[in-house]
Amino acid sequence: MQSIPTIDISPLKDTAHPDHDATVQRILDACTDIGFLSITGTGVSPDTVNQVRAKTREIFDIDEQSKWDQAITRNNYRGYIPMGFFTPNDGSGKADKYEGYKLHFEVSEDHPVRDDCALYGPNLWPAEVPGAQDVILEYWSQLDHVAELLLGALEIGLGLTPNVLKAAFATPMTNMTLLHYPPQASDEEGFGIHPHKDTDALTIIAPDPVGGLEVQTRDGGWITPDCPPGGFVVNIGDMLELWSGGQLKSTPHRVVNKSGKERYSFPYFAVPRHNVVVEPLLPPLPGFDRPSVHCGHWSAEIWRTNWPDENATVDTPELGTLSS
Ligand SMILES: O=C(O)CCC(=O)C(=O)O
Ligand SMILES: [Fe+2]
Repeated sequence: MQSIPTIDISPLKDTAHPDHDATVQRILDACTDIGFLSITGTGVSPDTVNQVRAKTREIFDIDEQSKWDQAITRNNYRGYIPMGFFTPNDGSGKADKYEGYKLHFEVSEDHPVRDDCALYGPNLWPAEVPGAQDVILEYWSQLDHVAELLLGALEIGLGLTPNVLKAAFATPMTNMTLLHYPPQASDEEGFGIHPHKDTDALTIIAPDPVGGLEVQTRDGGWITPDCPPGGFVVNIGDMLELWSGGQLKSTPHRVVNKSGKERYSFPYFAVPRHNVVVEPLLPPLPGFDRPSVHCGHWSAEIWRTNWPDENATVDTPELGTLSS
């Protein structure tokens, strides 16, 4: 596949729909080939997306000092990620040109899951942007439904036991990053986000009309997803690749913002519950040989090794790297 297909997923809502099975097949084909698809017919309104975009812009417009006061720490990977805070782990040294605001699955301070996994908890919601929490959590819950439809389609398409994927997403470690990419000069080197694979199960993004997301094809070229207004770009992450024994593809992608405009993005990363162990549910493809991944441990390691002075150990899962 040298292009990213656009698929209307509305037939998935009714298994008796005449286009249901063909839609499942198209999704499966996209996920086993290029690993990316654009979707329409989600039921998420453009108005909802516009509200999230507006709140995201407002959050990055908060004054610098106050943003730094809300910065992520080693003990709480929630809140502001300053521009250039992390350099890519690939040794290139050039920091990505974005600032972020990290959100994890929202539970109250006294939720029992926090006894089992410290990564759950309330988010930092900036006091300067009233309404951000309501708008973003509403969007989040709508995307939970979209993710469930897609996971259900993949269960059918791959011939898996019904619900085996969906059940892994009760009290999940699903998270979001709000992102702001300033424009890069036309001759500027470096990336908004360097080429990487996503480490989650699947990612859903409402593309910014200014563009900038690029996806690697199997022959090494880079293409831009063609996503109609109101649609979303979806990609398979390393966890679904692992679950499927390598059939579904986690594909490298990057952001370069040469639009001359500010770019805002707010990816939704679907990650299973902390105690789920992801391992192939199907016979792995020849040459696909990866250890199982414990979601809580994996997530803790991802956040920990983002700090430049923290090193991977033998227990750190090999996910998200371009070599895996
Ligand atoms: O901003 C985008 O469009 C993509 C962001 C991305 O790839 C990521 O955060 O993993
Ligand atoms: Fe990504």
